[in-house]
Amino acid sequence: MSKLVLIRHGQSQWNLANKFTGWVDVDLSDKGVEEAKEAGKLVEKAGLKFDYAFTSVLTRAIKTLHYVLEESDQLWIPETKTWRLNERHYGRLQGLNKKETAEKYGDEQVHIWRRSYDTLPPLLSADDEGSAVNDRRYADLDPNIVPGGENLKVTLERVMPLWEDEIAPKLLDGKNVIIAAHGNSLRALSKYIERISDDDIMDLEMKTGEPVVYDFNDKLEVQSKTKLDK
Ligand SMILES: O=C(O)[C@@H](CO)OP(=O)(O)O
Repeated sequence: MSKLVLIRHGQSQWNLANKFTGWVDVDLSDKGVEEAKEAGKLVEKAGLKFDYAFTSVLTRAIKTLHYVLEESDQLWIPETKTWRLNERHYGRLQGLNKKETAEKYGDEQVHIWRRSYDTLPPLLSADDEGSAVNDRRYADLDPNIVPGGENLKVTLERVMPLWEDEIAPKLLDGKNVIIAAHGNSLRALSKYIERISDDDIMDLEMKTGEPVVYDFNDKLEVQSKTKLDK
């Protein structure tokens, strides 16, 4: 009945540099731009037509959405940008190199920080440099809900109101939706949509720039899941 496409942004400058990114607003790399355009061509080839688009307030996801919509000639559709689709906030890990962090704290600790469902990273406080509290794009948010670090569980909790209030009603109304966001905000949403357990979600990875298409019936049950690739 309705279709939902999830797409993780194309490769970012910090994916390339192997750094924890989270809410830091880094741009796409040249390869990331190519991945996003390629995704748009796949969307065009598959004949996917969208009624609404959602993305985060981070450049890499916004640009990915726009490349996809431009390549598929639907840049005009209504879009919502919201912090609720931001990448999971990586706290004090943001900006650190993943390999160097593993050398310092051990592979197992870093794997837990990266993929455990409910372990928080070391937190940033509101007066730390780099806290999102001072970023103009979050000025309308209650400072108490601006995170200083999130696990996947908390990320899912802040994605859910958007799903319940804005996305699910559109899908139930037969509209097709595209969401361009981030590895972990999309893992959280996929966990909910596919009813994946807290343990199994550790193994789900989202590739950069790969559109994932869900078909729903009129009860919003998943009928199929397809990945678009070359
Ligand atoms: O650094 C990040 O913000 C994310 C996504 O690139 O990394 P990870 O895969 O470690 O969760």
